[in-house]
Amino acid sequence: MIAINDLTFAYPDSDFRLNIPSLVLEPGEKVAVVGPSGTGKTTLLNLIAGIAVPQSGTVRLGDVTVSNMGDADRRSLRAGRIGFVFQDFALLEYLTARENILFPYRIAAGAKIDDAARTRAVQLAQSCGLEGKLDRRPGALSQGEQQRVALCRSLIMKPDLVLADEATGNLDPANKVAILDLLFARTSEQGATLLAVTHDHELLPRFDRVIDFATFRDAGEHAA
Ligand SMILES: Nc1ncnc2c1ncn2[C@@H]1O[C@H](COP(=O)(O)OP(=O)(O)OP(=O)(O)O)[C@@H](O)[C@H]1O
Repeated sequence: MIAINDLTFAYPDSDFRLNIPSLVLEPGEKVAVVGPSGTGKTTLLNLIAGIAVPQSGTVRLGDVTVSNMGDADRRSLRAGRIGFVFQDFALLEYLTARENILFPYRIAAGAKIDDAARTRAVQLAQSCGLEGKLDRRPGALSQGEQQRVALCRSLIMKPDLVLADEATGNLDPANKVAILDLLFARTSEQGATLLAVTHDHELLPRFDRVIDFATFRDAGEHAA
C-alpha cells in the first residue's frame, strides 16, 4: 500500500506548491494520473519514489516511510521495490540496452545479476519487440525503442510498485496498446500497484481509478 499524509512540497526558487492531505493506493491497484502540464504529476511520482523529499508530511510504501529515509536507503529501495519509467527514459548512454535493463541490480542492496536475471531481461525485451536490439546503445535506438527499454528496466526487479510517467507517449497506436498490455500483465502477475501519468484519455477505462490533477491539487479530500 502507498499512503501519503499531510504532504507539502515546494521546489527551491519556484512558486509551485503541492499539498496532498491524503492519498492511498491499495496493493495491486491500477491508477491513472491525468491533468494539465505543470500541475505536479511528475512531482507526485518523484515524491512517491523518494527522488524528491517533502517539506512536511509522510510518504509510506508498505511498512516503510520513504520520506524519512536517507539518500542511499531511498536509492536502494527505489532500485529494489519500485519500477520507474521516466518521461525522458533516463537511460545510461554508455550502457547497452541489456545493461540498462539490468541496471537496477547494480544499485539494489544484495541484488546480483545471475542467469535468471539475464534470462528475464531477454524475455521482457522479447515481449515488447526489442529482440535483436539488446546489444545496442540508446543512441542507436528509436525513441519508442528507448522507451521500451525503460519499461523493461522498470519491471526487471519485479517491483511492488511501478511508476510510469508518460510510458506510452512516444509510441504508435499498436505499440501503445502492446506496452500497456505488458505493463498491466506484469504488474497484475506480481500483485504490483501501478501509478501511471498519461495524456492518452482513450486508455483511461483500463485503469481502476483516475486522479485528475486539474482538481486534485490543494483540494481537501483525496483518499481512495
Ligand atoms: N527542479 C525543479 N525546480 C523548480 N521547479 C520545478 C522543478 N521541476 C518542476 N518544477 C515546476 O513544478 C511544477 C510541476 O512540474 P511537474 O513536472 O511535476 O508537472 P507535470 O504535471 O508533470 O507537467 P507535464 O505534464 O508537463 O509533464 C511546474 O511548474 C514546473 O515548472
